[in-house]
Amino acid sequence: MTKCGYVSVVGRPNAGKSSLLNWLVGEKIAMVSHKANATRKRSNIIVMHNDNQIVFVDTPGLHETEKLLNQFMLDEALKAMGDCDVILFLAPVTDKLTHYESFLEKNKKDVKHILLLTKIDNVSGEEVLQKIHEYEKYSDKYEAIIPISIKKATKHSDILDEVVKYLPEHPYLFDPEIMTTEHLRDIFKEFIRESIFENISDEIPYETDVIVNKVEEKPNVDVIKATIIVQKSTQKGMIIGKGATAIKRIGKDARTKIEKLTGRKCFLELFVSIKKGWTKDKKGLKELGYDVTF
Ligand SMILES: Nc1nc2c(ncn2[C@@H]2O[C@H](COP(=O)(O)OP(=O)(O)OP(=O)(O)O)[C@@H](O)[C@H]2O)c(=O)[nH]1
Repeated sequence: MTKCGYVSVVGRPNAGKSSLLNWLVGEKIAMVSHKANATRKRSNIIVMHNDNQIVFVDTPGLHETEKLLNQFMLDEALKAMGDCDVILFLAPVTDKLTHYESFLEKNKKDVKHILLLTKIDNVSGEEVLQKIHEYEKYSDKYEAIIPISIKKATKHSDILDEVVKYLPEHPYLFDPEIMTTEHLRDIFKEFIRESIFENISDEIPYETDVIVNKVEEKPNVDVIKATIIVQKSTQKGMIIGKGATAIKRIGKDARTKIEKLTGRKCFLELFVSIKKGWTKDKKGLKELGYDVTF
């Protein structure tokens, strides 16, 4: 009998959640950024492993917050934690245990979890052992602790074999050929957002969103039109840049990512529009597809 179930991937902003999922699925689907808090919504990434189907749910980082958009992100992560068969909690190996302790408090339903110590390529083997030792005081809480690095040495099966143990016997929930339940349009949106994070500094990317207005598949090219939403006119100026250099760079980077995923040529046209204070009010958030329920 095959096993199939949901696995929530949680951890503080920048813990390496999206990178792990892209690496496991072998394709770049989730958004990765060196800046924290880039992932805003839950998304499903499907990995087949020895005839079993694992549905990973990428979540926004767990963090404390005041801003409404950030509260929405936290709410998304908590919902995913409550709704799954097992949780993968990612803790960068250099982190103190405080993030893990606050996760234990948030895991109200006591869903089983596996602790992944991430980015171990940044430290020595001795430091990894030392950290494992520190976590041992919580060994009755986690099912397993696995040190990983997506940059070297770790094998997919090191993680997937362990995850499958905690899934129920269940027929596949999704077509085994698909890698994600996300629509291509949403993936394009995330690629454009990621390119904004890569090219524009400071707080601006956090106050920016993207609407994909149109995707037209022509015989030799995909024509995509998208609008970058900002909160104020100074931000619009920054996104466009002197002589439109910034927006050209954003467009070029996003196009490269899209073409790599689809294997087709892409013509990407970007516009910029101002929506005052959209991260701060429910109406603004809802209009952009963040379904605030609190
Ligand atoms: N050295 C090293 N860096 C890593 C590893 N995994 C991820 N990173 C880096 O860590 C940074 C954050 O990665 P993300 O995957 O965006 O982290 P996230 O947890 O999804 O972040 P949020 O979207 O903020 O919640 C990126 O710069 C990655 O390249 C790893 O195994 N080793």
